[in-house]
Amino acid sequence: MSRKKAPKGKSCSASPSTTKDNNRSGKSGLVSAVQANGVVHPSRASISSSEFYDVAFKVMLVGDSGVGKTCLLVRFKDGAFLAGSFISTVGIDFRNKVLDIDGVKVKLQIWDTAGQERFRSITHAYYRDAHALLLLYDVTNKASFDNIRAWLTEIYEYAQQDVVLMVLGNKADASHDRTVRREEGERLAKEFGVPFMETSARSGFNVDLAFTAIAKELKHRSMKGLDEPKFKLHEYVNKEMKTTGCCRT
Ligand SMILES: Nc1nc2c(ncn2[C@@H]2O[C@H](COP(=O)(O)OP(=O)(O)OP(=O)(O)O)[C@@H](O)[C@H]2O)c(=O)[nH]1
Ligand SMILES: [Mg+2]
Repeated sequence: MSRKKAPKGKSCSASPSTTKDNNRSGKSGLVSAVQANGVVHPSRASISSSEFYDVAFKVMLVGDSGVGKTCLLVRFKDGAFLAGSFISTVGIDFRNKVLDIDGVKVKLQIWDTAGQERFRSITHAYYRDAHALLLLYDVTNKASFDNIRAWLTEIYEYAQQDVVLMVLGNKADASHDRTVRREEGERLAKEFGVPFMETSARSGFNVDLAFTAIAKELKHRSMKGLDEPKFKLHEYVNKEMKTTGCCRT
């Protein structure tokens, strides 16, 4: 397997200062072409990039505005939490992270979408190329949970049929403000046959696990037939998930 070099996300709507500087990266030419086998091959390698990868996938973060998509991405990518005022994402942007999954370098190109209704048509245009979707709601915001059904309908309409999907109940740290019980999230996810976990971008709770689980599933799919042991996303998530307490990292 030849190893490729990962181009870095040019701009980062995942940081407050560049959140509004969005579409630029989506049209910059750094975005790789998604090929039929689901693997992204870089069209151009960044000189400054030092991260090589074997396979790459496009992951999208979706869900209502304010559920914590940008914060989740920043937590995963930089290990930090953006406290302070809420800067709503405008349009869409991405950041890359390369994970080592059982000796294979898996690049996730993670697209952070704007949850606001007025950007929905932009988001729709990106669904088609997504290999995985993380659908978030906010456990302190019942409306964002109630909207999960509508998001799922949208996903089934616009995304690939075999897209890897996971529902995340974010802000699990905010126990005093919680309005959605974990069991409600579990029940809904079960109804749709989708893996589920609660996360906290603030504490880091389950954040790495969510992305690692997705990366494992995608890597497994891309290597099917290469004597890979079977991987089951549901089972992995259920085994690895930290269910006690809200804020363990
Ligand atoms: N307590 C707590 N607050 C969080 C968490 N994640 C995000 N927040 C807060 O929720 C607000 C919204 O977070 P964002 O990540 O910007 O939300 P978003 O989903 O990207 O919103 P849009 O860009 O408008 O779609 C911010 O004030 C964050 O500080 C979390 O895990 N716990
Ligand atoms: Mg955002």
